[in-house]
Amino acid sequence: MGPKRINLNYYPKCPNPELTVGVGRHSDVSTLTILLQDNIGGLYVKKLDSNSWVHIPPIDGAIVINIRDALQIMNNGKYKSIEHRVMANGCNNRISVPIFVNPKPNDLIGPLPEVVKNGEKAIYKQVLYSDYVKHFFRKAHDGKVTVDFSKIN
Ligand SMILES: O=C(O)CCC(=O)C(=O)O
Ligand SMILES: [Fe+2]
Repeated sequence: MGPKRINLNYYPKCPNPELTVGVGRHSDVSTLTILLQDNIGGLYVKKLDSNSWVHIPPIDGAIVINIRDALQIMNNGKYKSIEHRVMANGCNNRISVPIFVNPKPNDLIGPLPEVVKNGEKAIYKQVLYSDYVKHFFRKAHDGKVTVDFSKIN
């Protein structure tokens, strides 16, 4: 396991939540994200291959663990990172604490040899993790397009 990064997210209540976003749709660059959220709610994940969003209700004492882009690339797309967003709330402030578990910046990430050893075609190339992260932060949140940076064309 490489470096961990912790964010402390504070979403102030917003009188017109329909006019704004909390966090735009994106997937995280990490391997796994471990998320603690308070009891307010507002986190949505996108169903794979559909345009519908599912609310992830806070459960007292529970954490949310999600597969992220680096893990999707390492397992050659078998387990997909999840696109998610946060909706602003009209009545309550919200706090969340994601812990991002990352590869090391100098690690090359790509399909693991164990995954492609039986002749499976690699759909991702090896990229330097720090380049992947730079690519993510160069642009606004845009769903899952970051992962295409690693795709073999
Ligand atoms: O606030 C949340 O529940 C998720 C925040 C998030 O997606 C992020 O910090 O990457
Ligand atoms: Fe996120």
